[in-house]
Amino acid sequence: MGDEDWEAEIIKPHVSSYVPVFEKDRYSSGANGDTFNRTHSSSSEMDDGPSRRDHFMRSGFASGRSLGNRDAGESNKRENTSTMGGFGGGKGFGNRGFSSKFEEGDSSGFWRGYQAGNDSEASGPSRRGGRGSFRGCRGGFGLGRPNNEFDQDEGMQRTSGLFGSRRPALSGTGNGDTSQSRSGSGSGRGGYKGLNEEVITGSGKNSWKSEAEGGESGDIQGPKVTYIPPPPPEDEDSIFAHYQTGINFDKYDTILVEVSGHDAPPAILTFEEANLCQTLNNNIAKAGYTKLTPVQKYSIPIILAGRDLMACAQTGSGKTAAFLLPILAHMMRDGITASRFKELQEPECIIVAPTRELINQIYLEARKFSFGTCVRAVVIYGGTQLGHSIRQIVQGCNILCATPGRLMDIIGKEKIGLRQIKYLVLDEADRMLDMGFGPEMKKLISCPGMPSKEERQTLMFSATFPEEIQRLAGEFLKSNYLFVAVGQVGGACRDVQQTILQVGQYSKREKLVEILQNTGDERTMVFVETKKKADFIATFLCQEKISTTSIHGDREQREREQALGDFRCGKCPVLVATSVAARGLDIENVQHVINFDLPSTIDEYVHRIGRTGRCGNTGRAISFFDPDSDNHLAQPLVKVLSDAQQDVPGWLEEIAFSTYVPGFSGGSTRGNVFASVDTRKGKSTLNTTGFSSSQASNPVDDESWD
Ligand SMILES: Nc1ncnc2c1ncn2[C@@H]1O[C@H](COP(=O)(O)OP(=O)(O)OP(=O)(O)O)[C@@H](O)[C@H]1O
Repeated sequence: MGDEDWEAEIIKPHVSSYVPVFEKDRYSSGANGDTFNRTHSSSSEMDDGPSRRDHFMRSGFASGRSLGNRDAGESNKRENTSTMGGFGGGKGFGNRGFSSKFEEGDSSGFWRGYQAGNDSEASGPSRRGGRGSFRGCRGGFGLGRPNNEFDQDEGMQRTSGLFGSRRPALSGTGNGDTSQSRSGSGSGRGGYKGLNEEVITGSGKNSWKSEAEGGESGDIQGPKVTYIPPPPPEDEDSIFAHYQTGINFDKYDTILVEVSGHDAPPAILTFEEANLCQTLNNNIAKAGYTKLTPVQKYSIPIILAGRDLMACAQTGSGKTAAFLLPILAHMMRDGITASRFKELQEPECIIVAPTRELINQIYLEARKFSFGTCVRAVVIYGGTQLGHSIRQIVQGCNILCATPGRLMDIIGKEKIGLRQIKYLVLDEADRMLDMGFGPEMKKLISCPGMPSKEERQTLMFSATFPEEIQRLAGEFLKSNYLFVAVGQVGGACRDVQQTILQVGQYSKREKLVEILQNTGDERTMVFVETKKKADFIATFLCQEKISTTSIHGDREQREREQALGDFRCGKCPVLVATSVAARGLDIENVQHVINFDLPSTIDEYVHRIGRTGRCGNTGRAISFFDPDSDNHLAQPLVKVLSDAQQDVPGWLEEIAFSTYVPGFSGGSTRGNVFASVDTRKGKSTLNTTGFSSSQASNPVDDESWD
């Protein structure tokens, strides 16, 4: 059965927090064959309370179809006899999805899964007072935005009426926030915008419209976005909740580090050497940090010295603290004053990241490390009520964490002034500078009031930095910026055991189920290439009695946060995701990543598998390689695998050899090989501590970058 036939096969399963309902006869192909209408799901389908078993009994799962008319016990029997198909064995097979823990209706939260009952339902209505008070200030900050899945904020929703309702009008989940596209098939909150949702870089499809163009003022078609995210828990335990570093944390010290650029300050070896203020040191200790990671050892002194920085370090190795701590230290040292209520806030620091969930995570880290100081961090991101973002800002803002679209809207509405900006941080910088977000970032740095690059400190972090992006970055950075490379630039984390299986598209689902049945309740992220497929696979897995949820750009923000919360707390141990979840997300205990579909680029692969094996913990990644579509990745995959000291399958080497492109070194968006060094070609010298440091004696290309 082909992927195309899935929708015929899927019949109203039940997912714990999310129930995509597909009825073949309700689908209508649009011009692209991708527009479809979904039917309403009943309120019970959104009810997390009853047991999974009950849900399946009630949901018509066993309604005479052959997919799996068996109860959990039978399912478990089958799980115990399934073959493992190349998946590292040796573990007990789990009885997925039917343990009593799912019967408790455990409250999940967006906030790392530790708050009970602190969900948007509780907080939504009371926090909506005053909504709309900021509407009408149309900034006229018209921004075209490419059609990509990341942070495709309200714009998609606004323009989506043409496409019909893309989402079932779920009956309210009790939060009373029914005005957010819950109005059923005629609401026009649609915007299922494409069958193929590859993260489009440079597509040039400017279907996005800024809120400033009319978004919140409500005078264009499409419903208003009214979602107000629940506030994060305020208690200290929650703020400092963290997971343990893994057995390989100390091995970070053996990774080679290269610093290029002139006059780099020496690395520090301990937090004490950073000479941070007592409050910061207390917060670091409460966060459970006792030892610096390599990227922190090098980046903290560089940032403290006031230098611009481009830092590349493996996924999960602590890049967030590497920029937050020195920025906060500077702020404290400069004697920052508590910001107060003002209609126009002038933050000292702006941090941008490509996805809503990631920026929220960064905000939580900023809040954690600034705990007990007068520094106020604020987060704003798309998919939430603009008035809410504005209310957060006007209360005071020193560090603004934002997704690009929402940031530009807020600037356009003159709620944020840029004159005081001292630090501009681009997390996932290569993504922020590529053709998807690059134009907006350029607009940001040329906004009125934004200090020039000579007057601000610009910091860029990522696990991948393709050469062409490094070159683009020169426009944002002072010419004497430093480049820190921890290990191989763009290399995969070695704590992730990578397995590549040759699986044709018609066998993928069977293989997936086989693997998931063997992983039991272990947290697994399954990446697929399109939003539509994410829905299909999530639904399919639920039919297979695997408790699954999904996250992708066509889901409402509330649903995305709920899905992430359910995954974080273990309620749904499987999260089917598109690229929107590939970067940055730091979720405790993700043991597996499965690339059901390989991504189109090797960098994306590196980020995806980096959702596991974080902070010295080990993880596994299994990728389905379909020779009909993935051959372009064979060569870079072989390199990534061998650089990370993983086994390279012979068949993959053969494909790589047969598709060998002489001089293949990147530059293309498909299968590009990562940069091996700072593109300025700094000369490196190993030092005796296992790190290497280098001073670029002649940063040849600096001038041409400006
Ligand atoms: N020095 C440290 N000691 C203990 N834990 C740390 C330390 N530094 C960071 N961590 C923890 O490691 C985890 C990963 O950190 P972080 O999310 O910053 O990684 P990252 O390098 O930004 O990853 P990605 O490339 O995926 O964005 C987080 O849970 C963080 O709190």
